[in-house]
Amino acid sequence: MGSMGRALPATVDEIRRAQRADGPATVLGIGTANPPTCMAQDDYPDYYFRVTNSEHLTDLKAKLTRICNNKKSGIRQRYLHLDEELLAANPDFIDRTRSSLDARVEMASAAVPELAAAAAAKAIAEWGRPATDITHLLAKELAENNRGARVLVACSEITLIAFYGPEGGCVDNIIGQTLFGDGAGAVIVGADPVAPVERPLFEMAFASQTTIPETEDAISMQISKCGMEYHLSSQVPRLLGCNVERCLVDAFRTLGISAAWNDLFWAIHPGGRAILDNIDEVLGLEDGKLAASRRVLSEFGNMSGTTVIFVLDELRRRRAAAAKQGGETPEWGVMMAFGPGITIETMVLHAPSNLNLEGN
Ligand SMILES: CC(C)(COP(=O)(O)OP(=O)(O)OC[C@H]1O[C@@H](n2cnc3c(N)ncnc32)[C@H](O)[C@@H]1OP(=O)(O)O)[C@@H](O)C(=O)NCCC(=O)NCCSC(=O)/C=C/c1ccc(O)cc1
Repeated sequence: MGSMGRALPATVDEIRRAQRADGPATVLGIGTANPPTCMAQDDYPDYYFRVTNSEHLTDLKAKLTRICNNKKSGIRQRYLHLDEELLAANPDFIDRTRSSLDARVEMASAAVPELAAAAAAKAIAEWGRPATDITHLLAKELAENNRGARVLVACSEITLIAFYGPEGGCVDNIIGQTLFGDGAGAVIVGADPVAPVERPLFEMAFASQTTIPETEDAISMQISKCGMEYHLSSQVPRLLGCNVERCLVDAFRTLGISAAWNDLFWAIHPGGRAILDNIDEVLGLEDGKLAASRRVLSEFGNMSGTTVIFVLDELRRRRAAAAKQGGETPEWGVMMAFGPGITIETMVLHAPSNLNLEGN
């Protein structure tokens, strides 16, 4: 075998070091977007029963009116792509026995990427580099294991696939109509930020995912020719309340950090007011620790997987405002998201500097 004409690169270890990033995956930009139609929660029961021709279901309407009450639901307003005009053009969406999946998918296939692109454009603008510098679309492992990687993560949720009138539905599905809203969120993630263009917002120190045993049916979604029906067990707030602390203890033990929960900043997925109340209680959190989550729930509702990006955006704005006023802002924090499974995702975050948190 002949010579290759130059010295072989040192060792495999050195090659691997050169391929990988030095620092942790870091959030370098955040962007969010919503469709234009905004629905006040107090107006929703009247709207919902009117557009679905269900005014005769007076008991159910009374129950939903109680649940939608702004203070009880913790939701003031939500954004919805499916407005009255679109519903009038697609009356089959109201009836859970009519075949409407194709029409829903067609509408969503245009609307979901469009909303994701709007959020991504804002995240890219904050990041400060051209969109063509994005190297991957999914994020922590990619950013840390590929030196120079810049990952665009975009989540977009539009509820039109699961909108139904109340007739013939289960109560939990009808309650779901009052919880979920539409929105998109995007973050740019990369390691070893290049100053001064790139500014680290949150470093990701640790990420884990776990499911709560025997809760497969607690949050479920069923696709049929009529659309998608989700089911929410009334036990969800309790199940999460019983399990979040174990995830947090595991995360901080792995990192070797001992943390008092009240010394951290918090970005929790606001799945519903009762979920936040339960978590507040089990962790013994001081008033205001979940303020970013409660604010996002109030102004946007539950936007499924997207919501936590809105919470992160809200949190960094609050931290910047507090820092400007000379207030103390915790250096370490936690982001937690929940979904079908029941899945609990836990991420320990480190905020390198308060100066970077203001956003566009
Ligand atoms: C705001 C709620 C809905 C209502 O609170 P409340 O007004 O204080 O009142 P109650 O809790 O007493 O409930 C009022 C009524 O509704 C009933 N109810 C109350 N939840 C129920 C119920 N799930 N069933 C069936 N009856 C019920 C409850 O029994 C009661 O009935 P009634 O006594 O006849 O008036 C509250 O219960 C709450 O926050 N629940 C949690 C909602 C929940 O499960 N959220 C998680 C959704 S899943 C998620 O966030 C993530 C999704 C995701 C998806 C995809 C991804 O990729 C990623 C993520």
